[in-house]
Amino acid sequence: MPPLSDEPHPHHTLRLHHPRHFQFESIRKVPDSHAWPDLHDHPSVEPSGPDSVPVVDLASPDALLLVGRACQDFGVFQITSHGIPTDLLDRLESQIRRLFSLPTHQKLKAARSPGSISGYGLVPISSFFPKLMWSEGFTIAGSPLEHARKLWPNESYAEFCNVIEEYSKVMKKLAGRLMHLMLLSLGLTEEDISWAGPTKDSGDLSTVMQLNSYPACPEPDRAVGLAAHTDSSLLTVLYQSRTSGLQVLRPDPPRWVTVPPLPGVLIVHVGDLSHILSNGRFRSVLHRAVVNRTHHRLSAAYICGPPAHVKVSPVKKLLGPSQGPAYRAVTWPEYLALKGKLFNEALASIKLCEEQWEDRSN
Ligand SMILES: C=C1C[C@]23C[C@@]1(O)CC[C@H]2[C@@]12CCC[C@@](C)(C(=O)O1)[C@H]2[C@@H]3C(=O)O
Ligand SMILES: O=C(O)CCC(=O)C(=O)O
Ligand SMILES: [Fe+2]
Repeated sequence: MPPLSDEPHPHHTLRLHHPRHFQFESIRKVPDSHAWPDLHDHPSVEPSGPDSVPVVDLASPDALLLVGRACQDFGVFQITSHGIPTDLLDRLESQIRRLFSLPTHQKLKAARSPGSISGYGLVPISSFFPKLMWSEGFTIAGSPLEHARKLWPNESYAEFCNVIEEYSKVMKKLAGRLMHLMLLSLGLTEEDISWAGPTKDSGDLSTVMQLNSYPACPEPDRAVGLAAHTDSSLLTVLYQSRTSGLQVLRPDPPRWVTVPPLPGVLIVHVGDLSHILSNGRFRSVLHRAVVNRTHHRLSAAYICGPPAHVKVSPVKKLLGPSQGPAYRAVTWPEYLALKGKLFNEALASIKLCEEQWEDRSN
């Protein structure tokens, strides 16, 4: 572990000159290490009409219907009347900004160590790509205290921890409410999925927070903030700062549709585990973050999965008389390990063929 001091650790001083940890702010041209050749595989389109990611007012009587429809057709939706105070979102954003504004040598004191989930660094999927992304990330699993203490040597880590903890608390409730709505929209109740019922006060859901920073980029057409991926979660609730960057892939013909930031609006992604649980009725959607020439963009993903020991499999009630489960059962940790090995092929790797249906249904 690096010493708890303001001085750069010798090892980290070296890494400052490595392209993995360069200071984005001082760069005038995208270096080869960060230049992606195939970013324009599909056109990018601004949202309009049926391409716009649905906005659901959670207080509306139609919320259930609209959430169900969005999970099936888009795999993503935006929410209003979610109950998260604007002032808390502002405080969260300023703490994320404060974190990423620290000098690199300081951030590296809280670097994610090999094999662990939490800490500062490249997004975990970086290892699948020959090129580096135009971003920095900070993952928080459990209490933020251990890492925050390394980032801010004096008492000022408390501000960061308090906001993260306050946000996690309200987001856990919201995530439970969203999960409940998603299940209800499939015609499922607590009896079908005991761990996801609202009476559990969402206390059982496992959660992780991913904070993302996308510095302004001198050549935004040559770099990517976060490469195309689906989330492994049941659902992910995303907060994005005022700068556009999130895009979701829409099919037929394939096109990247921007999800522009709307004040006070949060975005919900259907994750792979909900895709599995719903036997493919809900779709986990491919999404990515592009970068911007002038604006630094921030986002915070509240990633929600089932309790670690729970095997997630297609719910029996959703299977027709002649239709078996399309996926085998997996726990979240098992699925994350598959994702860590196979990346975007993880979901396909647990797909069952018809001959495997009988003995696998739960
Ligand atoms: C629980 C997790 C999901 C995640 C990998 C992680 O261990 C922590 C970070 C998550 C994240 C956020 C950015 C995109 C993503 C694909 C990645 O590389 O790290 C997701 C992972 C995921 O959903 O599989
Ligand atoms: O920054 C964004 O808009 C996307 C972030 C994201 O997809 C993630 O953290 O999983
Ligand atoms: Fe994501």
